[in-house]
Order: sequence, then C-alpha cells, then structure tokens
Amino acid sequence: MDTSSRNPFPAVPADADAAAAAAAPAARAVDAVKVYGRGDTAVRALDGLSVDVPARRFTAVMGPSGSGKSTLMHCLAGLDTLTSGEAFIGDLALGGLSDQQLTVLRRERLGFVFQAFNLLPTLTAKENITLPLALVGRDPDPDWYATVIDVVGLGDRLGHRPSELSGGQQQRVAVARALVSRPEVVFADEPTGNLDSRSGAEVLGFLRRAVDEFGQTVVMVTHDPIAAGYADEVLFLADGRLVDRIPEPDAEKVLDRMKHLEA
Ligand SMILES: Nc1ncnc2c1ncn2[C@@H]1O[C@H](COP(=O)(O)OP(=O)(O)OP(=O)(O)O)[C@@H](O)[C@H]1O
Repeated sequence: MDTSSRNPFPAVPADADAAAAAAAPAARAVDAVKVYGRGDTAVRALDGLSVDVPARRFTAVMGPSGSGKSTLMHCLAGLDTLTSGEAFIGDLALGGLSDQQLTVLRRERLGFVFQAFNLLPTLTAKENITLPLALVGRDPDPDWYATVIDVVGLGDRLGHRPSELSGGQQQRVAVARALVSRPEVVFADEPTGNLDSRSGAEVLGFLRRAVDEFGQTVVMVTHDPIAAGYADEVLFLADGRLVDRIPEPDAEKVLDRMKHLEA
C-alpha cells in the first residue's frame, strides 16, 4: 500500500473548505454572564463577556485571581452553564443542550487537562490514555495513538500506574489522554501548576506541537507568564470581562500587562 500520500495529521488545511473551517472560531462566548449565588451574596463571575477562540491556535487565558478565567473555560467546555448569553463549540450553541448531550459533547469533541492530573489510580498509563475512547467502545486510531505516545515520550512507561510515575510523567499521560480522541478543542486549566519548571516546559512543548504539527486547538488558563509565552495569543480578563488580547506574547510583555491589570 502506498502510504506516502496518506497524512492522517495534516497541519495545513488541504482545501478551501478546510481553510475556511480553520478560520472559524473553535469556541465562542457571546454576551456571557455567569452569576453564582443569589441576592447579597451573588457573584458576577462573567459580566457580559464576548470572545472568539480561533481554531488551530494556542490561546492562553490570564487575569487576576477571581477574574473569571476558570468560569469562562468551564462554560465554554460545557462543564458549567451560563446565566445568560451563549457559549458555542464550533457552531453548536451549548445553552439548549441537556446534561446528557453535554456529556456526549465533552466526550466526543473536547479534551481536558487539569492541574491535578485527574488520572485513575488503578489503571495503567495506557489504560488511562485510552479510557475516554474505551468508555464509548472505540479503539484509538493506531497511527494517531502512536504519534501521541511518541510526542509525549511515554513509550516505556505505558504499563505503569500513576503512583509509579513522576508528576511530569502523570501530566504527560493526561495530555496524551486529552489528545487521543483528536478533539476539536483541548481545554487546559493550569496544566503546569503542579509541575517543576522543566516538566512544565515539556508539557507546554507538547501542547505547542499539538497545535503546530497536528492542527489541534488549545485553550489554557494560566497564571504563569512563561507558560503564556508558549501561546499564539493571550486573552486577559478582569472582573469577568475581556480587557485585552496580546498576539505573539512573550513572558516580558505578559508580565508587564499583568502588572498594569493588578495595579
Ligand atoms: N461555584 C462557585 N460558587 C460561588 N462563587 C464562585 C464559584 N466559582 C467561582 N466563584 C466566584 O466567581 C469569581 C470568578 O471565579 P473564577 O474561579 O472563574 O476566577 P479565576 O480567574 O479562575 O480565579 P483564580 O485565578 O483564583 O483561579 C470569583 O469571585 C469566585 O469566587
């Protein structure tokens, strides 16, 4: 079989339709309002925020503590619902979906990486990675699975349980698990928060490669200007609103902007 023309992971859209799809936002919030609680204790975590998250890009979300970063991510990812306004994954509005439909959306179209790794302790690394697919009775695409394992460098650790892996290795398992179903969007909430700087840099490097080489979309909440420097763009939130976007960020630019926001 001639496999030379078969690239299952095109980094560049092959035709005009794909190019148009790449230009469309992968996720979107429109006039998003999220209020927690009621009456005197109500907190307006998102205050009429609108934002597009571009497809096939690495977007970081930053802002002071309590500015609404995690709330935005959770509402975009169908983990929480808005009080008013609308969140979209691609063209799909999440507001009208049932809990079951949201579960299917998360399972079929999204990937997640959390600060706390969230691996199942009794499963091996390989079983953790393939769990999202196993839950729906699917086997991973062998080429893609091999690529993901190669990228995260876990080949010799696949039989280990999380307790037998370092924090950096556990987060690599979590990144592989997020990528294995080739989701439309990978949401990462402080993915380097529990890692030393070297392991953190590795994880960020994998997320960067997932975007550059495999055309994935990554949205990452972070407090770390160095981590944000891996992104194509940084969105800054303050008081539940989008207050700035910095394209092609580096740590210095991000730090400078943070100082102004926190002042
Ligand atoms: N489940 C909840 N119930 C009540 N208030 C909440 C809840 N979750 C978040 N909040 C409040 O909403 C606001 C935004 O919280 P959010 O966690 O989105 O901010 P953040 O920018 O991610 O903060 P941090 O950087 O500290 O993680 C905060 O004032 C927070 O206390």
